[in-house]
Parts: sequence; structure tokens; C-alpha cells
Amino acid sequence: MQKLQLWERYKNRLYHNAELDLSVDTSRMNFPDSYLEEMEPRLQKAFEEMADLEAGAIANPDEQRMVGHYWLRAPQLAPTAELAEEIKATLASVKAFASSVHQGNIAAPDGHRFENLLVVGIGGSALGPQFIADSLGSAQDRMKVFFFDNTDPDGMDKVLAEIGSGLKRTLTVVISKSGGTKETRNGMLEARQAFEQAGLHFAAHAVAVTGSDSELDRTASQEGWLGTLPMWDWVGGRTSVTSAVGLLPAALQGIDIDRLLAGARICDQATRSRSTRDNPAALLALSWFHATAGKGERDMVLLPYKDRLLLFSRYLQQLIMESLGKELDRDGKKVLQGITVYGNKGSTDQHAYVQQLREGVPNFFVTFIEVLKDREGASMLVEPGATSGDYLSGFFQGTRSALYEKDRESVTITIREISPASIGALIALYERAVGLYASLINVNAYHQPGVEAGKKAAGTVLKLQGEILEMLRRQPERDFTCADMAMTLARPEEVETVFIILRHLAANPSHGVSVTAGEKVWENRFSAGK
Ligand SMILES: O=P(O)(O)OC[C@H]1O[C@](O)(CO)[C@@H](O)[C@@H]1O
Repeated sequence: MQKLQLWERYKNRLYHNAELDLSVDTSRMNFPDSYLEEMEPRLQKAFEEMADLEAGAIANPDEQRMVGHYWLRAPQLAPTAELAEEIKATLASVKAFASSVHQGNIAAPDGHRFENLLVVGIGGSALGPQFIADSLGSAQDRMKVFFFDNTDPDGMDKVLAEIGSGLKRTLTVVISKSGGTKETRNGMLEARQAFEQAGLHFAAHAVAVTGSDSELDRTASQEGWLGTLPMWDWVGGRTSVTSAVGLLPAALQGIDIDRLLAGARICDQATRSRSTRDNPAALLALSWFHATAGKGERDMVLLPYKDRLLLFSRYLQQLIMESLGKELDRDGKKVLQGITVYGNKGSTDQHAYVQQLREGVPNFFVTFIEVLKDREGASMLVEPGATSGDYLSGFFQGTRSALYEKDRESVTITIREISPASIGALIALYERAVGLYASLINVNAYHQPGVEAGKKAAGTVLKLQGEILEMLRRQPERDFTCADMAMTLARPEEVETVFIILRHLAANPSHGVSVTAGEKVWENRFSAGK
């Protein structure tokens, strides 16, 4: 298509929301103009389902749950007055807690204000808080934020080393909706040990965000932590960023959570429109459907031209892939659905994988995110008539057209600036797009049956490890190959798992397992004797 024709298509298709200062450009998606009309009946059904969901229908039938993340920024829409009150009360508690911490009314045991924040969580209980902390953080933050988002001991050591002696002025927020996630439990235990080793009483530094009567909830109340904020079963982990999960760390960091919620709320209003062309989430969902043939046939590459949006693709990976990546549709038919999401940031990626995007396998579509405001204040000229920010804009435009020339499609989202309101709006935009798209492809976006299998298998591995250690300790004079061990435990079929466990045990001093090299690595001999 010629440039002037594209310009006409741009004007014809551009969605712009003046209140949010947000645009969605689908002109570089090559669907015909008739496409929107063709999809209209399906989309109207998706709007209908979304309205039912917002009214409190059991939108997650497998878990018999309502799906209420939209109420978090508009409590008056919650289906009962009690829920509305709980949402408002929790928001008030978040603000009161953060303000007491900032004012020093809730202080470190040495009487000094808390200066650092250690957030312990994983998945939806970390990705949202991390995205907000990174996109909106600044040198003026009220607290410096750190994360334990894994059960990697070295990762935790690295964070603790950064905190250093600041641990005595560190507040720990442990976040887990279920309250039983092992990675988070381990992070909490490791944090507690670090505090104890520094002569500090963990409970005086800890607050929880979790479901009522969960394991974490009980621990927090038995040990007398500083407080607990609720998580509800009608908020999914990956859509929990506007609950206490995201709001408490953000408020503690000093981010204006009212503006974050307002941005999300205004975007929610816009994405409730049943006029497809006026609904930016519907336009995104339709673009995804077109690009992937409604079957995930192409990957979504997210290219924000802004360092502060670096973690957005990581956040969206969970939101989109955990929501849409489903084996069965809502009728129980095998569909193997999903959309693969990856990305980083422009123009950095220009010097990494954009080569393949332009010339290699055409199995993707791009979502560009353009941010108009370069920085606070004026910029120096890096050459006559151009700033660094002008270059960033130039590279965005250059990549968009270079890809389009080669029939690589893209959507562009433009926001004026990075602010709590625009981050709230982006989050709400994608939450709604995922919900609408899930309706279009008939999958339940709000459950995640697939993650249970890996968790169960990990439990089995840890149980087998226990048996191996017991056997090694019972016969300290003996050394075992993995085959010996599997036979001795009467689990010959588990020999590979036994080998992997033994190799890992011997690589670490905690369990006192040593190794003697065999001819082949799988013939190594392991022993608990010295
Ligand atoms: O908040 P929780 O219950 O610790 O769960 C963390 C994450 O684990 C998952 O259940 C996946 O295992 C995510 O959906 C969730 O965000």
C-alpha cells in the first residue's frame, strides 16, 4: 500500500482517547475494512459476556468464582454492598498503612523509619508490583524496593547483599493469594533467617497480603506480624495489580495509587463501549485474532520505545499466556490455544533480534508502544536539530515502516507520558483485551489448570530426594551410583530423576553428600560418608 493510502487508513482507523491521551493505531494490520463487520456478532457476544462478568456472574466456572478485578477501581460496580465496602476498606487500609510507615508511626524496631521494602512473591504476586516499581520509580521514592520473586538461593543472596546493613530498616511484604506457594514460602523463610542472623525480629518487619485463613495468613497472625491485607478469591493473581497486591508496595514506594486507579478506571469506561471502533481493547483483541487466525499462529512481540516499559512484556507474558494458553475450550474441546508473548524494548532490540523480525521467519506481529514525552524538561542536542529522544522516536518510526515494508504487521499504542495514570490505563487496556479475546476464542481466561502439573511433579521430586537422603545416611559407608540408588529404593524407572537429584545434592554442601567420578558422568558414585 502506498504511503498516502496508508495515511488514509491511519486516519480512518485511529482510536484516540483524549482523556487518557492514548491512541491505538491498527492501520498496519492488513485486515480488510469488512473484517470489523464480519467479526461484529462474535464481538457483541464477547461484550455481553464481559458485562455479565462485571455484574458478578461466575465467569470462572471451573473454580466457581466471580472475576472482579474491574470492581477494584470502581467499587460501586461490585455486585454486593459488602464487597464494595471491603474494596474501599482495603484501599483505605493500604493508604493508612503506607502513610504510617512514611510518617514513622510504624517504624523499624530501632525507632527509625523503614527505608527499604522487600517484596516476596511470585507470578501475579510479583510481576505487577515489579512492573509498577520499575516503570514509576524514581530517585525520590519514599522507599527503595527489592524483590524475592523466586526460590533461587543465589538470587536472594544477591538482593540481601544489596540491602546489606539496611536490613534493620527494611519492611518485608510477603504476597501470596493462596498463601501456600512454595517459592514464596521459601523466600519468606530465607528473609526471616536473614533478619534473625542480623539480630532482628522478623515479625516486627513483616506484613502479608494473602487470602483469608491461608497458611501465610495463619503464620502472620500467629507470629504477630505488623499487619495483613486481604486478597479475594474473585481476583486472579495475574489481574491482582490493582488490589492490595500491587497497591501496597506501590503506595509504600510513594507512587500515587489514586492516579493509577483513576487511569485504570477511565480505561475501563472506554473499554466497556459496545461500539467496536470506539473500544481500544476490542481493537486490540480483533488485531490479535486477525494476526493469529484466532489460533495463536503468530507470536506477539512487544516493543515499547521506553526503558521504563521494559518489564511490561514480562508482565503481559503472564497475563496473556496464563489466561489464553489452554488445552481445552469452554466446551471441553481440545483447542491448544494461546498467544506467545515476548519483547524487551526499542531501540535496544534493533541491535538484537529485529534482524530476524525483518528478514527471518514471519511468525509474529508487533505491538509498538510509543511514549511522546521524552523526559522531564528539555534535552540537549546530540547533533544539530536532534535530541536523544528524537532518535528514539526516529528508530521507532523507522522500525515500524521497515517491518511493514516486509509485510510484518504491527499495532501501535501511543501514550503521552509514563505516569501512574497511563500505567493504570495500559494495565486495564490489556486486562480487557485478554478477556474479550478469550471470549472470541471461547476459552476460560481465568483459570490455570496447567500450572498444577509442574507443581505436583516438583513435590514428587522433593519426596524422592527425602528417600534418597535417608538411604545415603542409613548406609554412610556405601557409595551409590544413580542406578544402585534407584534399585535400592525399588524405583528403577526413576533412575534419571535419581541421577539429577544426586548430582544436585553433591554440588551443594547443605546435605553432606559427596561424589566420586565414574567413567561416565552417570556412573558417578555418591555417598553421605566423609
Ligand atoms: O499468589 P500465589 O497464590 O502465591 O500464586 C502465585 C502465582 O502462581 C500461579 O498460581 C501459577 O502457579 C499464578 O497464577 C499466580 O499468580
